[in-house]
Amino acid sequence: MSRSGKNPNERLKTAKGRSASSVRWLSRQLNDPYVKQARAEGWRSRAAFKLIDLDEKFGLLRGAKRVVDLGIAPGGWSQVVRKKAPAAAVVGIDLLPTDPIEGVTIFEMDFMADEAPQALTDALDGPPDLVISDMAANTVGHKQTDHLRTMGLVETAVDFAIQTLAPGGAFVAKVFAGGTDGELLTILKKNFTTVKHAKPPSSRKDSSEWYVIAQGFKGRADEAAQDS
Ligand SMILES: C[S@@+](CC[C@H](N)C(=O)[O-])C[C@H]1O[C@@H](n2cnc3c(N)ncnc32)[C@H](O)[C@@H]1O
Repeated sequence: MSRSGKNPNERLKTAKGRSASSVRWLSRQLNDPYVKQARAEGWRSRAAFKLIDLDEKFGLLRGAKRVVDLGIAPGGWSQVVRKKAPAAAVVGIDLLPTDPIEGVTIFEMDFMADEAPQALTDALDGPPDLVISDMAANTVGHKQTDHLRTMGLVETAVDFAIQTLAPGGAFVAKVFAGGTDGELLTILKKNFTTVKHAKPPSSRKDSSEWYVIAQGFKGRADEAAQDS
């Protein structure tokens, strides 16, 4: 072991033929304890620990019956859902292929496609009580464009959650740069009893990602009108 506590064999010895950013990424992966732990415990992604952390703090998966996983690939979050809430029906969607997970219906589809919301809700036998989104737009390197594209995904995920969640349900989404934009936050606060932001310990310190956690869905206005 070196004085830094890292195994020197796991350091990259040569950068030949690799760009500086890919060397940095690979080096970070090889030295990341969460990557090692994910591999050892059979999670498909280190992201699994973020949902584990968020669940420990907010009790999201306790009693969950129907869960929608937006941006499911490679499947770490859905694995966590199935482990912590084995009775839950899960449906997920991603642009990328995801290897099958027992008990999970998976769509390889753009969540922004018109037919996506219907496909997701049709796969469940009732309204979801939890919608989780770890979606992130592929970055193009132009800061403003990247921010807008990711916010577009979050906004659509919020709309979907508000249209589909069962009363009392919860919504979790990855957001960037410290939190949710003003207008989106107003919508969330109007529709949920509590809205909080958290950065799980497993989220990389140098990443600007945060998560918004909205719990206690108040129900759709049209439903409330029907009930009265
Ligand atoms: C950080 S990864 C999700 C990791 C996942 N939570 C896990 O634990 O394995 C983000 C995913 O969002 C997906 N994504 C981005 N935009 C999307 C879109 N418009 N529709 C569906 N998936 C999308 C990406 O393809 C990527 O797989």
